[in-house]
Amino acid sequence: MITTKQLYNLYLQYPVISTDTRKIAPRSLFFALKGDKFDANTFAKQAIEAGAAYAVIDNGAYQLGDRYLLVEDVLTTLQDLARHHRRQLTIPVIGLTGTNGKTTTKELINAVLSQHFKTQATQGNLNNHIGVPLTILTIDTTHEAAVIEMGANHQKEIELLCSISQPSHGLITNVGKAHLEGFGGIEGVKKGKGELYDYLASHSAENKIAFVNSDDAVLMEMANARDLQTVIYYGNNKTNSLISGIIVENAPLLTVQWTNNKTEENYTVKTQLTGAYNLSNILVAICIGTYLNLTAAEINAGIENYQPKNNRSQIVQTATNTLICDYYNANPSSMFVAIENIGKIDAKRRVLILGDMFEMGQESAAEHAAVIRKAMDTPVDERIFIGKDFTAAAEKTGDEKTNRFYLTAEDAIADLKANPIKNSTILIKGSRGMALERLVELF
Ligand SMILES: CC(=O)N[C@H]1[C@@H](OP(=O)(O)OP(=O)(O)OC[C@H]2O[C@@H](n3ccc(=O)[nH]c3=O)[C@H](O)[C@@H]2O)O[C@H](CO)[C@@H](O)[C@@H]1O[C@H](C)C(=O)N[C@@H](C)C(=O)N[C@H](CCC(=O)N[C@@H](CCC[C@@H](N)C(=O)O)C(=O)O)C(=O)O
Ligand SMILES: Nc1ncnc2c1ncn2[C@@H]1O[C@H](COP(=O)(O)OP(=O)(O)OP(=O)(O)O)[C@@H](O)[C@H]1O
Ligand SMILES: C[C@@H](N)C(=O)N[C@H](C)C(=O)O
Repeated sequence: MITTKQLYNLYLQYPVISTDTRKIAPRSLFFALKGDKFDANTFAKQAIEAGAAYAVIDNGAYQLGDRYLLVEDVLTTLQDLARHHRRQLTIPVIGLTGTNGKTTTKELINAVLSQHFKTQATQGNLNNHIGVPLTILTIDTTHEAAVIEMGANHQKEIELLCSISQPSHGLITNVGKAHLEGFGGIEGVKKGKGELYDYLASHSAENKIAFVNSDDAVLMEMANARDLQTVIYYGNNKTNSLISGIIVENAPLLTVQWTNNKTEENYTVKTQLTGAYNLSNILVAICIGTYLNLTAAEINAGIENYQPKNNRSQIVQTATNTLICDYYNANPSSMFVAIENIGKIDAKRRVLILGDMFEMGQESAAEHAAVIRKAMDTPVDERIFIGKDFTAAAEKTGDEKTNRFYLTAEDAIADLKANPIKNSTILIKGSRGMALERLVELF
């Protein structure tokens, strides 16, 4: 069987990885992964015929010559190769995880660092045991910095991803209520996300840097509980933080005023982001840029140019309404801050359209009821809830009398077609599986 070092020598000659015969890059290394439907060992011959230089397989029955490299396990080999490649790199590698805002924060850091460094960053949401190694293997000798997003829905995943990405700098965006099923409750999320701080603490001899939000009591407690060598703070607190900042306008795009507390200089940046919760995402990107010696002009240019994508708090202006399209995902933590945000937005008429939250496990009923209560306490003109979990929760609390509940999106669409909403700012948020994008054409 081929060793990681031997495979690495081939990777240096053929530094592109393919995993799908429908998209084979010429002269790439094809890794035959297994999915729900296929075992890609069966596609190895096809990969070679389509132009791959070598195929990495773990079933000897498909080894048809010396361009078929047999390993024990293809996925582990991909991870080992990425881990080995990372060890050769001496550039700053910013690793981040957290419950909410990972992709937005990763994009903001990338936007800032790209003003000064040739930066490589995770594409989209490719943040798991396959996506992280694939990202690491796209870093080449021309790159000067990398930003690696790490996602998890159970314990020990971040530990594994850190062992591959070996971040020199790390941050946790926040710890909240998401993927409760796999993590086993909020304490489980804390432990699971804390694996990033554990990694930084256990490699302190290499002077790993942690960036911590000093406004976030949970993160502060988690950071203080570990032996982190270098901690750089950001947040409202001017005394301890390298960067502090406040929102000066939320209408609905954010304008932020920030201070470099080392030089005591103030700056203002107009962003294309909405949602007060994005302040900490913006501040950490500014903080990392400042720590890595970018100028304030470079930092502001990076932040100003970043436009959110893929229905992560995107503003869409229609003929009669302003939509906050936030239906990429949802969980109790991000629901609460999104509801709070629309409650504070300067608008004539405000509407909430909320879809069920997935992967909540046994806390699902209580969490859906809590979101209904939060919505009730927020000054909006109309509240619409969609999904069986919200409907079931409302039946218990009796709220279905004062608000509109629909079991399915189809039911909601039919009613909204008959009774269109006009002249409103509308927050649309729900879990990915609710696919609330189906509603947009109604407004
Ligand atoms: C293995 C693989 O690539 N899977 C992708 C595949 O899934 P499927 O099960 O359908 O695979 P198949 O059985 O069809 O195929 C197996 C392999 O065969 C190849 N092949 C197939 C046909 C053919 O003709 N030729 C072939 O070569 C094929 O390419 C496969 O390699 O297809 C799905 C649909 O496109 C993909 O979604 C699936 O990708 C998997 C899920 C994956 O992990 N991809 C990573 C690159 C990745 O990073 N994906 C992210 C997911 C991030 C995420 O959800 N993050 C969570 C937290 C992390 C949770 C973690 N525990 C987890 O479970 O992921 C978060 O909240 O942020 C993404 O896609 O966004
Ligand atoms: N700092 C934050 N605090 C709370 N909620 C946030 C924060 N940042 C973003 N969100 C919410 O999370 C949604 C998804 O943002 P983003 O994709 O950046 O998060 P993510 O952590 O990458 O999500 P996922 O784990 O599903 O990939 C946003 O549209 C917004 O509703
Ligand atoms: C989209 C995926 N990363 C995620 O966040 N899933 C939760 C359950 C959601 O869709 O809200």
